[in-house]
Amino acid sequence: MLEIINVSKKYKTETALDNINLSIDSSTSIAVIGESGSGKTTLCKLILDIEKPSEGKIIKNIPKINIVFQDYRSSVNPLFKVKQIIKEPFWLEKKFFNEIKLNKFLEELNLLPNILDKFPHELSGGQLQRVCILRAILAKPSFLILDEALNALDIFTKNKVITFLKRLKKEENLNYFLITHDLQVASSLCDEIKILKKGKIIESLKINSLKKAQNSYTKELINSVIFIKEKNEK
Ligand SMILES: Nc1ncnc2c1ncn2[C@@H]1O[C@H](COP(=O)(O)OP(=O)(O)OP(=O)(O)O)[C@@H](O)[C@H]1O
Repeated sequence: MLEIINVSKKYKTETALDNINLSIDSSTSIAVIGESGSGKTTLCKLILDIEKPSEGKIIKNIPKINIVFQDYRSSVNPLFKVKQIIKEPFWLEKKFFNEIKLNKFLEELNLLPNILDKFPHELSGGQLQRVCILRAILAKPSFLILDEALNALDIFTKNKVITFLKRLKKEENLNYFLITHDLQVASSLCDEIKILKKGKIIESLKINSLKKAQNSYTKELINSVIFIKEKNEK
């Protein structure tokens, strides 16, 4: 479904991605984890054709791909109310808008219907982030890129959103390409994780074998999540 073959990306003198190879089939969700500046957003931009690789190629066979950007404030029109933001893609494509589905999704995302009449500046960061997720999902993508798309959410809301996304994965075969610093979110939604460091994939792991990590950076990440989980379970 998605093949990234020997892909490198240079911005002038800086190498953001260095010989990346990735293959994702239509039934797999993957997470790319890495510290700030490791090249995660660049990888999303290449997948979406916003940027071109300096070397290598990307083969995509995905009917519909959508993205929720980490910079959610600048991805909405500030002059539109939330209901206009959500419905605009349907007007543009002259498609039927399913109000029943909208109300169900609002509830699952822990959003009150009265937000539909608000402007983006009247919403909290976490509310607007969920509006962006809602808008992306209503478009019925088969593959959704979430670039740090849960980072403005508190733990309770984050868990609700994860439950919602898991339901869509199971019931509507929606697969995710998750960009995150948060291994806990990655392990809840994805089948595999790739650890990116300084533009290179330094380790790939199946989600049920995280403890087999070899790389010291990966081990540190995993141990910190296991520690948080154990603390929460007490
Ligand atoms: N348009 C650009 N022009 C020049 N350099 C860029 C550009 N975009 C990204 N870079 C550089 O490429 C490297 C990777 O950036 P990228 O945004 O992909 O990292 P990231 O892993 O998404 O970081 P973060 O987690 O902080 O969002 C960084 O060193 C960054 O400075």
